Amino acid sequence: MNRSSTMARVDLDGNPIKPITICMIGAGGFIGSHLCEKLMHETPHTVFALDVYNDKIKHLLEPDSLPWAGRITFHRLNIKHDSRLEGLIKMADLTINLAAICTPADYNTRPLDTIYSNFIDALPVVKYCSENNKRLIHFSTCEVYGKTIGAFLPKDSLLRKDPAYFVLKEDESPCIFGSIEKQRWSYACAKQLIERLIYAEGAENGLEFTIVRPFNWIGPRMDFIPGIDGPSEGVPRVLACFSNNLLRGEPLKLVDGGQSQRTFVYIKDAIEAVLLMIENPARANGHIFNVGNPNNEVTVRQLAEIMIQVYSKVSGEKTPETPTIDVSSKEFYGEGYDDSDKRIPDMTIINKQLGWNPKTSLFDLLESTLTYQHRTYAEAIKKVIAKPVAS
Ligand SMILES: NC(=O)c1ccc[n+]([C@@H]2O[C@H](COP(=O)([O-])OP(=O)(O)OC[C@H]3O[C@@H](n4cnc5c(N)ncnc54)[C@H](O)[C@@H]3O)[C@@H](O)[C@H]2O)c1
Ligand SMILES: O=c1ccn([C@@H]2O[C@H](COP(=O)(O)OP(=O)(O)O[C@H]3OC[C@@H](O)[C@H](O)[C@H]3O)[C@@H](O)[C@H]2O)c(=O)[nH]1
Repeated sequence: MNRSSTMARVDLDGNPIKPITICMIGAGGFIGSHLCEKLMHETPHTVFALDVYNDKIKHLLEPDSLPWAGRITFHRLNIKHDSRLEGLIKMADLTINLAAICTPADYNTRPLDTIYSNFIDALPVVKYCSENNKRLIHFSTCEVYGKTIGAFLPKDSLLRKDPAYFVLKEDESPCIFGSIEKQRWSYACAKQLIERLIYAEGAENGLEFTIVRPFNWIGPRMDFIPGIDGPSEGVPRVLACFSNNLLRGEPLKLVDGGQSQRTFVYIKDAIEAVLLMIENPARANGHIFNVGNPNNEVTVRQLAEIMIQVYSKVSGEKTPETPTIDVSSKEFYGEGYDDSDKRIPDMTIINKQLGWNPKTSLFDLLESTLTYQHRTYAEAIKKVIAKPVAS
């Protein structure tokens, strides 16, 4: 049942929530698809869903008999060159910009596309929001923090264990990137500059904005499985890379030994945070929010080990004889790759403003995600593997 029609919904201050219209750019991607789903299932809001693709939201657009029909419309457009963009932003109350090139394999191999996508293409969106007094929620990234201060301490320094040297705080931590030859940082740098521009529009022209810094959100529909619903040679983010290896019975590739650390948050937990931002503008405007799960920290090697164990459980298949192999970053990503060493989000600001906390453990989120991956892709992979190679 559509809950929006039966329950009076109130914000965190007890005020009734009025239905609004949202212009969501990049709505056809991983985060966009989950956000659209949440908005259709649980709220009365209307969404203009803008993207070049709609495969991940097709189930929300068809058939016409869906309970939310009329509340979501898809607009196939590329924001690089489409005059409809300003009109759609003007017709909406709020714009959410998710559009970006955001896979690390692109940052050092397509740095120009990466910088254009994350900075230049986002500029008109900020400008139209500012000129038309429209609220903007912009998706940045945890990568704007770059490396931790602790990464520069001697390996045996006890200070490396002190959270002051690694916990990432929105209003205090510096942004530490590698040299210009390390083109990995083209993405983080472009995201940082667009954050600074939005912040300045707020300070000088009164733009109402919220900036979101996602810390490795993962779950169903993330990226693609190479050769199935994406290019065979494509390199998606780590969840999809490891899922692909598991589905094919191949060893998982650990870049530079898998020593980097990440915190992973379940997409459904993270979407709750975004909904709070949407519906509590007075608490969210003017803020930058880390959105992650500080309790779910692992090295990439540990992530691989847990995924191998969980996949075996959900698929009933034996673990491969060689479960992982080490590869150099140069071999895997090419020249100019570099990495964030550790990413633990400080949760003080989001807790204080929105009372949000992540709930799902890494094991649980991997269990539901890998169940989805197995159900969605296992048959297709079997067919591809069984196909005789043309001589
Ligand atoms: N998923 C994460 O953990 C994560 C982490 C940090 C930051 N982010 C940020 O969140 C946002 C969304 O990420 P995602 O994981 O959903 O990625 P995604 O690649 O699945 O989604 C991005 C969507 O934007 C669309 N898009 C890109 N350029 C466009 C253009 N010129 N015109 C129209 N549509 C365009 C793509 O087609 C895609 O559907 C990005 O800005 C990303 O940098 C995500
Ligand atoms: O097959 C693989 C893929 C990736 N990795 C490693 O796994 C780690 C995580 O890789 P991801 O592809 O998920 O990307 P990262 O966490 O480095 O960056 C991501 O973080 C935040 C967002 O802005 C972006 O979605 C993306 O830049 C990296 O250390 C990477 O080198 C492997 O060891 N093996």
